[in-house]
Amino acid sequence: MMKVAPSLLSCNFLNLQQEIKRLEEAGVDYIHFDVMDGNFVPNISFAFPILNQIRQVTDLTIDTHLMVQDPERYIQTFAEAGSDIITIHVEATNHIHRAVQMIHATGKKAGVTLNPGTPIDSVVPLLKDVDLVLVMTVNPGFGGQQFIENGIEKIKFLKDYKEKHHLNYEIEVDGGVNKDTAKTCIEAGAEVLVAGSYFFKHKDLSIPTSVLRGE
Ligand SMILES: O=C(CO)[C@H](O)[C@H](O)COP(=O)(O)O
Ligand SMILES: [Fe+2]
Repeated sequence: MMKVAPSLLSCNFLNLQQEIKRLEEAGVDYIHFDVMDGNFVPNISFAFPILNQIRQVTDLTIDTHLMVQDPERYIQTFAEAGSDIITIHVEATNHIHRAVQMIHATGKKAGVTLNPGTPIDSVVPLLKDVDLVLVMTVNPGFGGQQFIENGIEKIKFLKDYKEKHHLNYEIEVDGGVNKDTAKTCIEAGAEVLVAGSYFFKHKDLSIPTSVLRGE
């Protein structure tokens, strides 16, 4: 069953609690929480205090996407603030394997992700140690960008590798996901779809939830 992870980047920040309630009512699987530091990516979003307050009002899985340079500095704080999954970029640290170990030491699930310009080989040494692999299909930093096709081959590789080696990581896709690109991602083997601008443009959030699940 496909999982749907709406990105809060595109929600109405003035009514955050109401937005979380709408997500729960729509039956989504994860809340995708995009953290941007103005260094690893050219944009700044939101961080701990907001995450912590969201944690107080929902039991939904919080899927934290850290677009942060040297994420080791913040793993503990994001774990304590209430993340369930912490995903870090292979490009953002010299010690990605150690950073994955640090996430697991907090008791949280660990994800790794890679930019469209980064070869899939960069995550292969980590695949037996992670709970999730996030394939970026936009250059991170902004919502509302166009889907970059080279992610499809990466998804296919991850699916084949997972089957061949009997591994358990989830394959997630993020960036430019809409009704049409979702289909291609699902066919390639994606299991979790992140969607921001496409998702929140609907008044009734159960519609994009069903569409993205392929129902
Ligand atoms: O990580 C991200 C951007 O860096 C966001 O999760 C992503 O862009 C979602 O927005 P959209 O669906 O509008 O592309
Ligand atoms: Fe994201």
